[in-house]
Amino acid sequence: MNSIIETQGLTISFGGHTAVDSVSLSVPANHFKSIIGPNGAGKTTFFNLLSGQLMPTKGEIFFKGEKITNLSPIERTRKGIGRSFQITNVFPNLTVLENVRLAVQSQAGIRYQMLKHFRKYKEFELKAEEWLETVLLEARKDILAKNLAHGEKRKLEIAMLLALNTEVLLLDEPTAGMSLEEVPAILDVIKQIKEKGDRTILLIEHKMDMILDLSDSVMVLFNGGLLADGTPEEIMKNETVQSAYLGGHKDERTSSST
Ligand SMILES: Nc1ncnc2c1ncn2[C@@H]1O[C@H](COP(=O)(O)OP(=O)(O)OP(=O)(O)O)[C@@H](O)[C@H]1O
Repeated sequence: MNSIIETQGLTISFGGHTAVDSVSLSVPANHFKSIIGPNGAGKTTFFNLLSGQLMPTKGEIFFKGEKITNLSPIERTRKGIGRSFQITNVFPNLTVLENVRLAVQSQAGIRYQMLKHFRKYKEFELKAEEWLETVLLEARKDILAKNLAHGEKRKLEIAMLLALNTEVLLLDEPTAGMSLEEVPAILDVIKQIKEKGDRTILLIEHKMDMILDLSDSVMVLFNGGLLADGTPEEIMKNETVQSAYLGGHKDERTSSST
């Protein structure tokens, strides 16, 4: 398969505990893959391995066939793997627009001092406004980031990720901690990105109903291992998945630390 992201036997252990256990998978370009699994299954750790925040104990990661296992997070972002910004990466005392402008600027690889050049500054700002429109946050562009509602902060994180313009987007529970009213807007944003068809999206999400609709495929992690990987229909029908995850192990978490 012509994969954009591939892992071979990806494993990480913390002390005696194997959080991600020999996970091998291959994700084609422009594919939408969701990752599900109970709390502690290893989903976020798997993302940390893909984005370079953690180094595997064993195994390899490839991007477009090139081994990237030993690259730093920044090097991986430059190659084309973007991870959604955590709230801690957002500058609370800058406006929403300024935060996205900085992400645009970082994608352009231009140093902060260059902002003195007014025309460039304006270009970055216009681009940032476009991303804010995409995530339906343009009306809040002049608000300080710290004054955004939780759901709006998640939208800001997505705008900042999009501004990096990477081919692969790693989205870790973008709707976590949101009120029910806020979820549809985020889903719309993700649908729009998917419909454009030029990004590969890996999405960790607890809301099963949401991901079944959006996903080309779903992989299930359980105790760090890859329990199943298939179309949403296959996963829903899979008896092992049902008994291990959909059955008695239902995840009741409503918010996330991500
Ligand atoms: N840095 C670390 N040091 C020690 N143990 C860790 C570390 N990171 C993760 N773990 C452990 O690895 C396991 C997997 O955690 P992880 O956060 O990846 O699960 P998850 O599937 O994302 O869960 P959740 O749905 O709750 O976010 C857990 O048992 C966790 O305690």
